[in-house]
Amino acid sequence: MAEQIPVITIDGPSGAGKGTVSKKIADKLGWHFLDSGAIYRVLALATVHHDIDPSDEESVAPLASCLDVHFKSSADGSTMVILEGEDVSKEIRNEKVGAVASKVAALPTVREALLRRQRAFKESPGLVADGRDMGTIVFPNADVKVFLNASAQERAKRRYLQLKDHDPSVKIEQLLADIQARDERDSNRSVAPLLPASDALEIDSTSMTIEQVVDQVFSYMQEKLES
Ligand SMILES: Nc1ncnc2c1ncn2[C@@H]1O[C@H](COP(=O)(O)OP(=O)(O)O)[C@@H](O)[C@H]1O
Ligand SMILES: Nc1ccn([C@@H]2O[C@H](COP(=O)(O)OP(=O)(O)O)[C@@H](O)[C@H]2O)c(=O)n1
Repeated sequence: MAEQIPVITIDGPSGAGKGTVSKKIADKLGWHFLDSGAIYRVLALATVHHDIDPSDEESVAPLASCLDVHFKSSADGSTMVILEGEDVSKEIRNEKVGAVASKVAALPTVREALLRRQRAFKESPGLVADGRDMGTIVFPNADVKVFLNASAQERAKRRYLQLKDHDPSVKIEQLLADIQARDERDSNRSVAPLLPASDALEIDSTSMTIEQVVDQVFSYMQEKLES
């Protein structure tokens, strides 16, 4: 019989805390971690490098199919993202790349081309997957599904605190506008829109600390995996 590998999906909008919470849960369990947004961000960067219009589906889909991306664990526990041999871990995190990512992510054949690559992260002893459509499309049979949200103002504030030391020019008003534009595009696209799976636990983290969210997800997970 095929081995049952447990999967936890954590979906939600930008800045809700998905990446932080998913990584902590994966570390706590010793499971694999899929940052699916990083794949869309790397593809976005590749379109910039190759001077491809991010809305030109016929050009972006082949790039997605043969995207030369690798994830490498660093000694400090972080993950290095390598595109065509170059470390792009920092470059992919800026808001401009995020905006292009949400444009390429709206193209149906691009999403299709990236499905297998994402599903390949499901390996023993288990996977925590972070994104927009982990519980709805990529791992619809996941054992535990969470949809993590927070108000747009709170998410913009978190992003601001995260970015301001690296980039003193960031403005919270601009980040809020960028986040709202991305939410709008991600929620209204025709394929795999940002929305909670019908069987997901919804958590509003606006007034919660990271530890409170991790504790709530962890207890929910234990309850689900035991039942
Ligand atoms: N509950 C929370 N309270 C305060 N800050 C948070 C919370 N969750 C996440 N953060 C911080 O917000 C920023 C964005 O979190 P991140 O995990 O990257 O969000 P996402 O993956 O959903 O875009 C990070 O700096 C993170 O430390
Ligand atoms: N599973 C996923 C993950 C990301 N994405 C897209 O990729 C963009 C960047 O994702 P991300 O998870 O890195 O973004 P943040 O939540 O970190 O801001 C999103 O705005 C989505 O458009 C997606 O469509 N599906």
